[in-house]
Amino acid sequence: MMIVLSGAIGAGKSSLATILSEHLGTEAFYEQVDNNPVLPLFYKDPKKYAFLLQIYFLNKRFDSIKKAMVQDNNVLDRSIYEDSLFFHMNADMGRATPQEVKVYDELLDNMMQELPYAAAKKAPDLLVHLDISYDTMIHRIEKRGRSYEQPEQDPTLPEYYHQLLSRYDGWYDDYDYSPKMKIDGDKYDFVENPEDRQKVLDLIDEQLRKRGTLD
Ligand SMILES: Nc1ncnc2c1ncn2[C@@H]1O[C@H](COP(=O)(O)OP(=O)(O)O)[C@@H](O)[C@H]1O
Ligand SMILES: Nc1nc2c(ncn2[C@H]2C[C@H](O)[C@@H](COP(=O)(O)O)O2)c(=O)[nH]1
Repeated sequence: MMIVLSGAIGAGKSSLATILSEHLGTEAFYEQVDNNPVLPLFYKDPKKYAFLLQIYFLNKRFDSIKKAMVQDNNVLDRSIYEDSLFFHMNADMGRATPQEVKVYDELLDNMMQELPYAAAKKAPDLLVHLDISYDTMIHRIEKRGRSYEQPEQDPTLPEYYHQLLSRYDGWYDDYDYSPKMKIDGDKYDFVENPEDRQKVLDLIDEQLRKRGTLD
């Protein structure tokens, strides 16, 4: 089966997906971001585009899962379960109607039942969660530089990011679809520092060995 990464915006999921898949000799599957036509529209007018963006991500995520599941230890850079976290948070902020939430939840449930792995196992092999503080999140968002995510573009974004991070704490604690582990994304600079990178890979290898998915 596969390894799924989770974490807030800028946590380092895409970076770790590349590093981990190279280490394991497998393939990484990335979220549709730079070529996502709905994402900039969502940041400009969240109320209008929250539902459309969610359907866009769900469709692409489903496609990635189907492709990723053909080989053991392929790496997905975000879990399908987090999409729901994002959407419910946006709905609670008044950006989606209860009817849209109902349609989304039922569609997600229906699609998950169609996945062969969901039917057999209902889960990835391991969820690796990247835990970051608010300051790290903002620093990374600035470092990466996607214009529509920058706090100075929109004064409501800091509150959006705070809420997202606080929801992630509860989300990780409640997550029980598969074995899980948390990496301290503030502490380990696995992008620039080779020693930190090796430590993070060792931590993940240890978990994979425990689960019998790494020799
Ligand atoms: N652990 C880390 N240490 C230092 N920089 C990081 C780390 N993780 C990510 N970055 C940097 O932060 C930015 C966002 O990382 P990215 O992998 O795109 O995050 P995500 O996919 O979770 O949104 C990038 O510029 C990346 O180089
Ligand atoms: N409203 C939603 N936004 C989402 C969802 N999944 C991702 N995103 C946004 C958040 C970022 O701006 C961007 C990419 O996320 P990264 O964490 O990979 O940087 O897309 C979602 O389900 N709903």
